[in-house]
Amino acid sequence: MSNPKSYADFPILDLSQPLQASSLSSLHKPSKDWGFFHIINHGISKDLCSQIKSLSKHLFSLPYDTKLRLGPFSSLKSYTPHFIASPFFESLRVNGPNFYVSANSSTEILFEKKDSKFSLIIQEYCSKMEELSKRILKIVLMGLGDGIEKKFYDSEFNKCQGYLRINNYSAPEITEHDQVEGLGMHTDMSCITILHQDEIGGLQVRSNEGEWIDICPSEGTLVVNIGDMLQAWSNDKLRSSEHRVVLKHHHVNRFSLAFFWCFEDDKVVLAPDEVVGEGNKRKYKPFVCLDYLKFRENNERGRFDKVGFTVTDFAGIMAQL
Ligand SMILES: O=C(O)CCC(=O)C(=O)O
Ligand SMILES: [Fe+2]
Repeated sequence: MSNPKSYADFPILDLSQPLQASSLSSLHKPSKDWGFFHIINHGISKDLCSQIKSLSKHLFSLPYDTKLRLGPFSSLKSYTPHFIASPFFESLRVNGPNFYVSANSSTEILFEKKDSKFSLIIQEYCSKMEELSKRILKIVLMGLGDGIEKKFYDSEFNKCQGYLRINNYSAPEITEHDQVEGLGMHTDMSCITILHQDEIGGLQVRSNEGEWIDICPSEGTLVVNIGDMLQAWSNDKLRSSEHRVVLKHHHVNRFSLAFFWCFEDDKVVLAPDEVVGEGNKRKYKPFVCLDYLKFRENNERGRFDKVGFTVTDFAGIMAQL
């Protein structure tokens, strides 16, 4: 795993196969070095994704003023308009645990009438995502060895909660061989994220050396990445990698679904002693999840002068010395 150049070099976890020690160990190193891997045979049909895509397209094609009824200054705050993350990016957020209710409150405001088709399909996708997140999180924890999953999954991760971000990237006006940033470099704040990207591609992960590596789309494959909360909880045994989206195709829209599986807001994140390991230094001060989410939100809007944006800047012990 020293120098992957494309999707093919990232490991693929086949969820239809029984778990074997070898698959756990082949997953652990990339989770530590890259924080990214792929899953196949995950039970999410192509048809389900295409239905969400076409219903979402309809929603994103509404007039700007209509979408802004859900915007950052509305009570719902579920819509992120263009020019917040990038000129090309807009998104709709659906919150768990009742995804149907959350999606419905957005669509009712947008369409001024009940249309449960969108909400039902979102509910179906997100319930499957919740189950997948739990399963994958357990596998990632098993990869840490020492019975960590058995010791800590139930007590530490049983109140995790999810939300879905439906991302729409508008077609850039660029010339051939040119590219623009659709979504700037960031880390996810989740424990894990499960991502469906459409066939356009453009997702990239940053290597330790600062090189951008393409994560190419492949039909039937979902991308899983480790987020900041799990990086801190695992005392850096798992890595939350910086990633971004670049748009390389003239006149082509891009679409993705990112499902974030996170600790509950009032959770105090503290790596257990067994996870830190004897003789190892603790890398993070304990912190409350919601405080980190607020720190990120404020930074992303550029309100603070701080240069750091990650959990290491927020709670890292070395960073504070
Ligand atoms: O659109 C993508 O492929 C990635 C989206 C992403 O990184 C995010 O929503 O955090
Ligand atoms: Fe992300």
